[in-house]
Amino acid sequence: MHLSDNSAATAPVTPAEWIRRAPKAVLHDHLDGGLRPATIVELARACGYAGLPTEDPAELAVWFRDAADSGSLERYLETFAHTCAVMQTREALHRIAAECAEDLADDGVVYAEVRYAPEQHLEAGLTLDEVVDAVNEGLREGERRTGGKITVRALLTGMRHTRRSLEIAELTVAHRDRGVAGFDIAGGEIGNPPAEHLPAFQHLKRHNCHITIHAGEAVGAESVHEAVQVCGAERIGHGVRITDDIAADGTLGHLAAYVRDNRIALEVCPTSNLQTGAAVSYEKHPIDELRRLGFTVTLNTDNRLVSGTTMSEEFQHMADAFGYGPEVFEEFTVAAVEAAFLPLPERRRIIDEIVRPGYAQVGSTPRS
Ligand SMILES: O=c1[nH]cnc2c1ncn2[C@H]1C[C@H](O)[C@@H](CO)O1
Ligand SMILES: [Zn+2]
Repeated sequence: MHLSDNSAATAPVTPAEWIRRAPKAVLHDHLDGGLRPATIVELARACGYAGLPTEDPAELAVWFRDAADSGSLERYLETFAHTCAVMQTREALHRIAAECAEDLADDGVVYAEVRYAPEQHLEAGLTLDEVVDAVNEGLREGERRTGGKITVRALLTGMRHTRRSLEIAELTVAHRDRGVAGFDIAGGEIGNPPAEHLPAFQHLKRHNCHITIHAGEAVGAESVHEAVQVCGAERIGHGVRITDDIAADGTLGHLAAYVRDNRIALEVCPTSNLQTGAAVSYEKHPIDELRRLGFTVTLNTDNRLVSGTTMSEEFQHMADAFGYGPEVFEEFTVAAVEAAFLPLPERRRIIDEIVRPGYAQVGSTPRS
């Protein structure tokens, strides 16, 4: 199947069964971008939120994907007002987190880092700690319901346009041994450079905490430079505009070389990139060039509801665009688990006991 430019979010994709069964790891998946549409409708009724564009779950799913398909990150982000509106109570957060773990596991995801901004869930009076506890308990419940098929950790996001990042960094440190694996910065990139949040990053570094930063999505390579060299990011959310520092013949500038040579993982989210204008089509997405140049590339959903995608669908899009087979997906999955914010023995266990044996099975069964 070939997709024309701009058909990104509308082309129907039915992932092959082997892709769905293959073990997958996702490092970049927003909790508030991945709710079940039916859950949003139910929660909106329960909490009296009247702002939904429709109360039909199927229509709502289409609405999100279309509304987010604007070519602008700012417009993409506006859709989150509807999800955050129904994520204001302990019960809602617990349910959404549990369903998130279940949905990912159902798609063959064996390891996930799920991120959200605690400061966006305080409208009904919860404290930051209560938000984090509710999500963590929901994630544990979801893991249990899947019979342990998935391991999930949370990342706490500070929003770049607000000034609460130090508080969120402190929250990350406080909950680090209770399901929170690291810290992220998200939101509108233009005009909100990560270095404005330096006290947060310094706090995290002082406490040896993990950091990833959305960068190189709406702003170019200079944003990746600041994230890595000034703020200390160990991974980059998106990062695709690192290509600004790569010549047409593949020669790497100093920043691109630094990112590649230090194996700083890029959390690449192709469908989201097409929606926000960070890439023009799956076929022209820089993921393939980055992979061939030796970058540490991981494949991610960003927002399953808002981008109308799943890990299997991202795999399928890449298989269609670049002819990738199980070997490449195994490579992406191993790269993701290696870059996970988990203790090394746990990463090794997931790779050796789950990912490698899973792909050995995919390789030995007929693919369709
Ligand atoms: O791709 C993204 N870039 C920047 N910010 C994003 C992206 N996807 C989601 N967000 C924002 C919107 C959410 O409300 C917030 C926390 O998950 O993170
Ligand atoms: Zn994101």
